[in-house]
Amino acid sequence: MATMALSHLKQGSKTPWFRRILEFKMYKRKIQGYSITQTMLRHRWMKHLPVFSSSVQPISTQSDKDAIDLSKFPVERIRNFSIIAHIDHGKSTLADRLLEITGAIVTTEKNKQVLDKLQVERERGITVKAQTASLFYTHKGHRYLLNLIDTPGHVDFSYEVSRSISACQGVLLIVDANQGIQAQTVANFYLAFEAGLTIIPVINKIDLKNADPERVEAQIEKVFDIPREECIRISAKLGTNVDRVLQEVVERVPAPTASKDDVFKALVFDSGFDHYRGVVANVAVFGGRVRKGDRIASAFLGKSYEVQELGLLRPHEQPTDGLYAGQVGYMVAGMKDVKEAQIGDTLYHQQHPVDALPGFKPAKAMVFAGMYPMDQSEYTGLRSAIDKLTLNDSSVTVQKDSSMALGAGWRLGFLGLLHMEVFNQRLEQEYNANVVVTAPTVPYKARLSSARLIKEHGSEEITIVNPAQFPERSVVSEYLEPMVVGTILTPDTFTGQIMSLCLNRRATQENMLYIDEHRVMMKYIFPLNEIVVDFYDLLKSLSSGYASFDYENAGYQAADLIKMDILLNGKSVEELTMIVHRQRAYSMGKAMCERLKGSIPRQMFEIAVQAAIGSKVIARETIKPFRKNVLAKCYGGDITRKLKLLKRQAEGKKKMRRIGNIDVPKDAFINVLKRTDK
Ligand SMILES: Nc1nc2c(ncn2[C@@H]2O[C@H](COP(=O)(O)OP(=O)(O)OP(=O)(O)O)[C@@H](O)[C@H]2O)c(=O)[nH]1
Repeated sequence: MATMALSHLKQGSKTPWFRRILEFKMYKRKIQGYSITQTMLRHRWMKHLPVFSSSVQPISTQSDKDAIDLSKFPVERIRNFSIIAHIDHGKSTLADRLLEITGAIVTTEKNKQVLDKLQVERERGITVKAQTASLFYTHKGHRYLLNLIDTPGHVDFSYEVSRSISACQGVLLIVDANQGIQAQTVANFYLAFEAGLTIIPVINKIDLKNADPERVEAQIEKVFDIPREECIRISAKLGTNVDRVLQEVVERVPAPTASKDDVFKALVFDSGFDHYRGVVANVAVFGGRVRKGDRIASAFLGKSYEVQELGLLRPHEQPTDGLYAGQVGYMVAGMKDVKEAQIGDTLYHQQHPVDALPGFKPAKAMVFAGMYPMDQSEYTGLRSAIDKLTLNDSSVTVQKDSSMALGAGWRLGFLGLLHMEVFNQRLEQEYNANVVVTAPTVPYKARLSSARLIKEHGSEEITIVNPAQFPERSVVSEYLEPMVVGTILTPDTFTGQIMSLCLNRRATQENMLYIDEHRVMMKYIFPLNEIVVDFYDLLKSLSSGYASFDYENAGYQAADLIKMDILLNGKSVEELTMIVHRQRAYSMGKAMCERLKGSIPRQMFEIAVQAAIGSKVIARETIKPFRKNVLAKCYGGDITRKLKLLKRQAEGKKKMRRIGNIDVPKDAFINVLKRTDK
């Protein structure tokens, strides 16, 4: 590896020294698994530098040994499986161990969340993107090709799980030996069960002092009806029994039923955008074969392309000459526009059209928020960044929007608040974008009574994803709010507190079941609006982290809704306009004003913070004036020091949104929504 790197440094001996150092640094990043494109996008001036895309051999300890002819690899020896679990039960750690024992990566103590490649994943320690890795494993003298997909655990990213499952025949359902079954364990089990996949329960973290694998096995038997003998006990951290997991995958998960002799058809189950190669699609081949140079077409747009590059993900890209029935890999086919690579699309040989594969149910956005460039001159750049990121995260919906105060922008739909925060963070980290995000809202509905409006909208029922467009009571016969069925799993000592929290959030209890002596599973019907922002955090804090929560759609219900405005010195703050239930308006208005008072820095004049319904003010707080003189402590001295302090103050202001003459920190818009009630 070192020789390759040095020779690379020498190659560019005619280029200036600083470029060579940069090239070398980028080369190092590539071999460490970082995406060059992400770095380069942040430093646009680097775009003239050479790219090491497919020309660089992926660093894999066995890449040469594994350079096998995929065309001869029998379908019967392929296994496609996902790792699914509740948050933090150890999916990524198990994936690290599986990569190590199959030789895909070198075994070192530094291997932590190898498949979590995004900066946001490493910073937050959570998986947000499913990742694929192809492993070769020898069992009873035969070589198997195992395609593993590591999936996220948080409910906001469950769409990634359902898409991954479509490329698999089996799943490893990981359950923490101490925490036992949690809400996402139940949700993920049903996703796999409904898809008819083989489910192998794996009890992880048996090395923990408080591990109680027997209790967890009994829960699995009771809740999922899987005999306890089928569970495998492991410690992913220490590697205990991990080899057995691979043996069981080979023996229990069926091979894909695809045949190489059929016509070629492949499902695009994920895709990303590479600045230089365009769209890189992850495909599962359901029949036939595809080779470099073939002409293929997509069922969605009917456009045709030439296959330029394809290969396996080991987990870094390893180009091959072809992909064959049953295999999972990546493909580059010169798609330059992000709209050309739809997730769920079917690819086929241009001369042999096929019926489209079932694809995926589109994700249903639960939370909508406006996104606007900080400065309208950044509109085009932000549009392209959003396009590229939504290609990589197809569960985000985008529609154009504009506002008097914020200019032109978009209204984006997300699966939850964490999803929205992660998307925003990725925009900033991967695309250097500077955005203003408005208060999130759930998709409300209104039944119109005005004949003129019904004609204008073409239907009696409209969906409201922007509070600014909330129709007045006089033209509406009924407002409706989205509801969800929430599942809570908790030790029974916390049931009392949790019940009162649910009551406070307008929830109604459906049922309650003891899954073992001390743990309860409760089902509630909630208005989505009541759980979307901070319910999960509150549940965690009042149960000392022991309760877990998951939810799914449960249609709409009539509700008494009103629009609440927030005013700063009499000027309405569009980012904070929200739709609330009448019953909650006073308490929410009061809390919003108090929290805004805490998050807006004092300025040189008095600021009145008010909540209003129509023209009626329902709550008020006052922020006292204060003059922040950054030069106060800078007696005499050098003018450059004063300029530096003023520059730093100006830079701080860039992160503020100016409303009238008031500076509001960008993150205040979301933080003020987080309630602290118990
Ligand atoms: N003691 C112990 N800790 C483990 C074991 N497996 C994982 N962990 C720890 O559990 C934490 C979560 O592990 P991850 O592998 O990131 O969990 P995950 O399920 O991938 O998490 P998400 O992707 O965020 O859902 C980390 O701190 C791991 O070090 C184990 O076998 N024993």
